Amino acid sequence: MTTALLNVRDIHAFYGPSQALFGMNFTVQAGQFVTLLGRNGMGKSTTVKALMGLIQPSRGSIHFDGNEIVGQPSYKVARSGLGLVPEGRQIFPNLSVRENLVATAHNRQSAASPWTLERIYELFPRLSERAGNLGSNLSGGEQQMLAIGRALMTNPRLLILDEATEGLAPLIRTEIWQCLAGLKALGLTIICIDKNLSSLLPLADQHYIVEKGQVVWSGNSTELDAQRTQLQTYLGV
Ligand SMILES: Nc1ncnc2c1ncn2[C@@H]1O[C@H](COP(=O)(O)OP(=O)(O)OP(=O)(O)O)[C@@H](O)[C@H]1O
Repeated sequence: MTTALLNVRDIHAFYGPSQALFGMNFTVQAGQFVTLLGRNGMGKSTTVKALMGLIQPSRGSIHFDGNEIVGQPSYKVARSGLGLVPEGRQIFPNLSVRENLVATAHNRQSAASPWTLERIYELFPRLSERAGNLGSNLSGGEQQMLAIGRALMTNPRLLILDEATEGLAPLIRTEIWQCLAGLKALGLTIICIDKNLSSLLPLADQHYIVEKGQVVWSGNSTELDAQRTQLQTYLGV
């Protein structure tokens, strides 16, 4: 049996006295497109923060490529190959598009075909047109393209998107989904959080539904589609 690229086991996490995760368990195989689904406030973003070392779980383990990453600072987690497109994008407002892309770029895993500015501009020609513009002058859609480009420039082996298309105009959403389909086709492993099931179903290999800080259902897209009505309460969409 092959080892999963990511193995999350029994993660518990708190914000002060308030518990947000109650034993999160899921795995991601290399090359898979995996979703975390569920209503607002159920623990998806907290799971992402735990993966990235932005909060420290009180219990449990997270193995990435066989190595324990719980307890590691977030910069080390990022260097080990996890790339985040955070909720709210969090691009650097006072840096230009180009500066945003190169600010955190690295290839510590020595990827054979590393991402370059040119490749990012090919993926999102709009970023090329805006290369000299400040982050703060971009539309929401352009900011999301930039956040994806910035994460790719760290040459991640696992790309995590928290709210991939939230609040974006329909045309831009389509562009983001096309981009993610292209990244999947390149073999990139992806965890995607989004509410747009109809866009996720054709892309995803595996879904995990999160309810009150734990996974309550998992399955592939055919299974999710077949049980959509029964799962409605959990999905909240
Ligand atoms: N910084 C924080 N301080 C205290 N509680 C928090 C904090 N962030 C999240 N929580 C709480 O932790 C729980 C899980 O929230 P989380 O943001 O992980 O959910 P989510 O599934 O990602 O939802 P959303 O789609 O709204 O981001 C919620 O009860 C939330 O109120």
